[in-house]
Amino acid sequence: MTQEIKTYGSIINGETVIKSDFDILELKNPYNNETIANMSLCTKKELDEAIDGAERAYHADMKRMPLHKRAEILTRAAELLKERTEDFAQTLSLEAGKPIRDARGEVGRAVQVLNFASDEAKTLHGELLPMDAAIGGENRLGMVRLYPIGVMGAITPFNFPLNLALHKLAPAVASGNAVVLKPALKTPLSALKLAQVFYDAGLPKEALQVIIAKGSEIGDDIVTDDRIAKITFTGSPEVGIKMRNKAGLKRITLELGSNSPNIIFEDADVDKAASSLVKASFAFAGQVCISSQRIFVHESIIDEFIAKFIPLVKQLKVGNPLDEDTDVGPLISSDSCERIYEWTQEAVKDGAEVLTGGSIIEGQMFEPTVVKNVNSSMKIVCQETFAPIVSIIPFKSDEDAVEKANDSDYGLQAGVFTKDINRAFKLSDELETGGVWINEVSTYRQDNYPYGGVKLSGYGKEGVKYAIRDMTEEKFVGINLN
Ligand SMILES: NC(=O)c1ccc[n+]([C@@H]2O[C@H](COP(=O)([O-])OP(=O)(O)OC[C@H]3O[C@@H](n4cnc5c(N)ncnc54)[C@H](O)[C@@H]3O)[C@@H](O)[C@H]2O)c1
Ligand SMILES: O=C[C@H](O)CS(=O)(=O)O
Repeated sequence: MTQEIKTYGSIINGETVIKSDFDILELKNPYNNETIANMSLCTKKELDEAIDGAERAYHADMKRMPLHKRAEILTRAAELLKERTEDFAQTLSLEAGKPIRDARGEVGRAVQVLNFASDEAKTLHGELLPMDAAIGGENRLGMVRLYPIGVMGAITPFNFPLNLALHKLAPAVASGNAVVLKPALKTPLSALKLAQVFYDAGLPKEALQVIIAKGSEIGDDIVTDDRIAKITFTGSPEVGIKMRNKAGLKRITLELGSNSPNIIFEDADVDKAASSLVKASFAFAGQVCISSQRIFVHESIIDEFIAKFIPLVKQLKVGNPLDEDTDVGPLISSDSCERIYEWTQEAVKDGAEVLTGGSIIEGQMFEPTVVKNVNSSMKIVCQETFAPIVSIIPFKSDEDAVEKANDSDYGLQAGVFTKDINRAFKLSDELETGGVWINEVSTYRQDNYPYGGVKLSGYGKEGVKYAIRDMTEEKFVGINLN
């Protein structure tokens, strides 16, 4: 029996909008290329209506919504999402090809983001600047007041379609803004379900609009629309840079790509580093912006590290993301799979040695791959691979490790393994990344700390409290007490 393929469309002012003249895009399961849904792509007219609706909701509902009410909506959304964990996990697994255990992990983190946002809503405040005579001032009182700024244009990538959408929605709601969300067309279903969670939790429907359309066709209209106060984008540097060039004076946060380094010193716990770096390098087939792509190992322990690392990589189970025991699933597209195969071949031609993997298994599945004898001009090292491949690179000294790790156009997050606290602090000073983890992998993230990159990895911070800073306007109000 063939299963009926459902058609989904944008949610404009709380209603799903599907029209007969809209283009239809088939959404494919990256594991077996079967069609899982039809996506009805809206046009600029519907985008216009969505922005109008969001602007109305901002003025009528959101900007003066009591903080306790915002917190209540966010807490309720967290509860509903938790209750719907399995449904969301299955959706993420089907649309993104994410191993089901990792998909459940993403839902769990998304619940936390909502709870962090609820806490922020409860405590959102500006500050008092005492200038009065009693403390020797010129008898004035200053206040810094925080105001929401309007409609957020949120554009999100395919790889964490739930959690990364929430990193924009949750702080926006906490701070009294409205949102027009444009999820990646490869993974739009979780965003549509997420909107339903918010509506069920009591968010006014016009305050969250979901646009199902091609970014390349509709993106500029979102970025340049005067009714949108801020663009919050997570995705590739290529798209992010174009947006920044078009955004003019509009606020913009860019969470972009990386080729994250992890550095293992000779005094590190090699077993711990090896086992945690397997997950860090191959989780979600390396399609994580802070995936471990370059592992730098002190030359005195590199053979020991490789001897411990490779057998663990070989144990990874590659297969159907919906199987409970799958560790590594498919890449998001056949283009990604072919690209990484070509980059690996190119590196081998230039002298790299493949220690394990290196081939396409079938379809969009690439073998977990470890390479050595690489140099910094090979694409598998200097570009973002976004694939299950990691390079192991020797270094001689602390300075050499820092120089090699910083020899990158990117700078998102780094991992350092050492027992020497002075060295750990020195490295955290000198690594050119937005975040440094000591005795933890670059891929670790907790959703409440300031997160964002330098160089081509982007501009601005997420992590609810820090995202709110750029979703609010600090206005100074002073009173003359004389
Ligand atoms: N720094 C972070 O927090 C972070 C997190 C996740 C992913 N990423 C990065 O995202 C990339 C992978 O995701 P992707 O392939 O979905 O990225 P992408 O840049 O191709 O797409 C991201 C979003 O931008 C939209 N888009 C495409 N062209 C556009 C245009 N011209 N104008 C406006 N929007 C447009 C897409 O439809 C999608 O919604 C990687 O580079 C990864 O490192 C970064
Ligand atoms: O892909 C990069 C994301 O930042 C991953 S996470 O959701 O923050 O872990």
